[in-house]
Amino acid sequence: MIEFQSVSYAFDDVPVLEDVSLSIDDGEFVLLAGGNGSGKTTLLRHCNGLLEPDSGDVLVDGTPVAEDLIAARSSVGMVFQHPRDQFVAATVGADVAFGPENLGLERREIDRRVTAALDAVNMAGREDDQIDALSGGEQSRVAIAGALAMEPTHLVLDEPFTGLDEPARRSVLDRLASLMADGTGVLLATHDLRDVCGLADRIIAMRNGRVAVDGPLAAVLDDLEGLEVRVPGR
Ligand SMILES: Nc1ncnc2c1ncn2[C@@H]1O[C@H](COP(=O)(O)OP(=O)(O)OP(=O)(O)O)[C@@H](O)[C@H]1O
Repeated sequence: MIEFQSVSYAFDDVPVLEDVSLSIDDGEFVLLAGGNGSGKTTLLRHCNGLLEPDSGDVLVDGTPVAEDLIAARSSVGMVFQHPRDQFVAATVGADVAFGPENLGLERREIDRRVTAALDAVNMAGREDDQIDALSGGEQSRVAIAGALAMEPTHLVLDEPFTGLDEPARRSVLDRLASLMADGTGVLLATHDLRDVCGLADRIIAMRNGRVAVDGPLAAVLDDLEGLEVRVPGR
């Protein structure tokens, strides 16, 4: 479970998260919605300790993230908005292997995880491809594979559809649906709910660094009015 308990955070004294409390169960698919600058990325970066709260606590599986960063990062896989920001190697296989290698796993286990992760994103057998030579959609899928290779309990994705064309969006959506079916929780930030809301159990919407809405889509659709969130039919 990921839990935010009264979390506040400021960049240079400008409040960006204010008194955020929420919890996300294992296996839940939660959309994090909100307009530009509402605090979505900042919130996500607290889930695995890339940022630490000024006040309040973020807990993963009951332990404050700052107390056990390795456990938090094993449990919460992060996919950034621009996949290029997270690649650390030149080839697909080396990049996806990086996380498991840092866990100190044996080579055979690393290879098993890389194969399974690439398979899960429809990139099986592409280990030797140069990342720079891949399309944007393929790079997004490799970034997801990199997170999956850590076998996380939760996958956190920041606007994973940015810059993707329709087939690539579809492909990523299909992958997310099958991950969810396998029991991986997903927390996905977006300001466009139209394609993804059918997958989600719940929507949390942010406004000015605060949680403005939290509930199942059908129950909160009207409350999303005025939050710069694109919803089905609008
Ligand atoms: N490194 C930073 N330094 C200073 N201010 C920042 C920094 N990162 C974000 N901010 C500010 O924090 C606020 C929230 O930004 P954040 O990226 O969390 O919003 P967001 O909801 O993810 O927006 P978007 O949909 O545009 O990605 C914005 O006002 C932004 O300018």
